[in-house]
This record gives sequence, structure tokens and C-alpha cells, in this order.
Amino acid sequence: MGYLDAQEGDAERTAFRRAEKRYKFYKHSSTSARSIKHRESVPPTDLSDVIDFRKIRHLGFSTESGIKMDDKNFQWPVFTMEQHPGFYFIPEALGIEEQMHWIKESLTTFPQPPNRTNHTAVYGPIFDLWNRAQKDLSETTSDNTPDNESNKNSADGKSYIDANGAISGEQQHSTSIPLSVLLRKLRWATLGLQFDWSKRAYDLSLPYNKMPQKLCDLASKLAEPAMPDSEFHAEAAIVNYFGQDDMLGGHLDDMEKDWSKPIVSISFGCKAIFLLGGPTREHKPTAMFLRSGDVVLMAGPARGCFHGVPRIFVDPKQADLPDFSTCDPSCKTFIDYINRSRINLNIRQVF
Ligand SMILES: O=C(O)CCC(=O)C(=O)O
Ligand SMILES: [Fe+2]
Repeated sequence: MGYLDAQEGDAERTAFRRAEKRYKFYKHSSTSARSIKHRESVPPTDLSDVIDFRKIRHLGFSTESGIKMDDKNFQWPVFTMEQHPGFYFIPEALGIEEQMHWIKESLTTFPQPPNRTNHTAVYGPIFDLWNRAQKDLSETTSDNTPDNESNKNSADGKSYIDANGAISGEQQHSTSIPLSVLLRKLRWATLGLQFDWSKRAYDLSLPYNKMPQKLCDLASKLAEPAMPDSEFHAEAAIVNYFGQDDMLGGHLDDMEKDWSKPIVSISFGCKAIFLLGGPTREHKPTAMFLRSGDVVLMAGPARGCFHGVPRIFVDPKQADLPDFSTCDPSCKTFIDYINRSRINLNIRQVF
């Protein structure tokens, strides 16, 4: 994705980049002397300025100025912020079963061709990535697969894909990689009208499937606070998949025609920090937590505001995951995935 990572060297230049640097995850995994020294020099992230709408909802009041809650007009309590007109936060909008339904869809149906993913440009269309990768994962006793797979032996029971997109039961070329690794490296998928990241534009010449009706219905219900007098028509969506080290750099979503229509953004899985800035990166962004089931709407002036996700909390003590153990046993592999990941589904009306 074009805007995934903030450029190195630019890190301190703007208020937005300074906030990204403040909240991003610093790796301490190595035990080398250099890394231990580094660990000592990186203090834990100060989260005291991060707005927690879920906590505010449960407390029933906010000490932050400019935050308002409307719990009368809509199906859910909806928060707005005086300094960010057009921005709406709906904590806990989706229940556990509904979240699990969309997590499953995001991993099985949504990456299916003709929908494009970050792997399409390299390998061409890949069908059934989730099921094939799960088969590999269940057949290998452990998946300690390093990122560089080139010197792995072929007869290990895994499915491999080569640079031409050919899938085979053994490693045909040194550059072939297992589908389980490709699943781990899945970063985005596009639904409905297909978005071309290289041109940062919708490419109407690409084949596409209509958005699933159930998702359109959900999006128009969720969009109501931002457009109570007209209806939202979902035409496209982007699914973002995040692991611990992933971030979404500050960006604008400005390729849709009518900015009065909100972007409807739903979070699943591990807790994240969302930064909402202003029309330039010079504006100091507001930081807030996003948890599984939370929904954000960006409409009108908020459509022209830089935003991004500098941090995902995959540590079980900080991830604040819902208790998915109540879901039926067929959910096990999805729970294993989401316990270490975050998925964001953001839905757009293009015209
Ligand atoms: O992951 C998120 O919460 C935000 C996603 C986003 O801003 C985007 O895909 O444009
Ligand atoms: Fe965005």
C-alpha cells in the first residue's frame, strides 16, 4: 500500500510524524548486547493522552473538553469532537458473533478474485488463500517459517507459489514461497469497485463483484449519524490486515466524489491507536484507541484530515480482545489469527 509506512528521515519533521514516532512499536526481540542497550534507551509508550471512548462511554462522562455523546437519536451512543467536525466514534457497535462473521469473511471471501490484494500484482489471482494456508499450517507441526524461505526443502507437505502464480505441492524454485507465508503477508484486499494503489484511483476497467448486500446494509445503518437525511450506498471497501509491526502511515482518503458521504470504518481484533489530524501534517493529531467492534465515521471536513494507525497492541495483556471463545468450534483458526492481528474494514460510497 502506497502510504503504509512513514518515510524514514521524515520522522521528526511534522506534528503528525512526531505523533507516529511517539506511539509506534519499538522492537526489543533480540537479546544481543546492542538490543539490550537499545531497550534501556526506549521508555514504555506514554498512553496518557490517548482518548478512550469506550471508557468514557462506561463512565458516562468525559474530562476531555469538546467531546459530546448522543445516545438518543441513534441505535448506538455516538461520540463527536468539537475540534474534528464530521468525525464520529461509535464504541462497541458490533457484537461478538457479528464481529466473528466479518473476521471470517475478511479472511476467506474478501481476498478472493476478482478482488485484488497486495499479492495480486506479484502472483496474479490466488484462490482460496486462507483454506490452502490453513491446510499447510495444520499439516506442519510448527510454523516457525522465516521470511526468507529460499533454502527450505521441498518435501515438507506445504503448498508453494512461484513468481508466475503457479501453486504446487513442492517447492519448484528457490524463490517459491509457502502459501502460509503469503497469508501472513496479506496486507490489504479491495472489494466492490477496485482501487489501484499505484495510481491512487478507482480503476473502473478492472473486473469486480458487487459489494455483498449484507455489508451494504450494515454500512448504511452505521453511516446514519453522519447522514441522517439521506442513504449511504456502499460501492467499495478496503480491508487492511495488520500484524504487530505493521502501521498505516498518515494519509488522506480523497478519491471519492462526495465528501458528505462518510467513510465507514470498522475495527476487528487487537487494539490499535488511531491518529486523527488536520488538513496538513503540521496539525497535531488527536490519538484515540480503536478496539474490536468499534466504528469510526469520517465525513465532510473530517474527510480532508490526515489520519493513520501507528500502533497495534498484539500483546495479550494490552490487546483488549473480546472473548471469542463463546463462538462455535469452527472459529478456532480465525480466533488464532485475530488474537495476534487486527483487521480494519473501511467502506466507501465512490460516486
Ligand atoms: O485501520 C484503520 O483504522 C484506518 C484505515 C484507513 O484509514 C484506510 O484504509 O484508509
Ligand atoms: Fe484512511
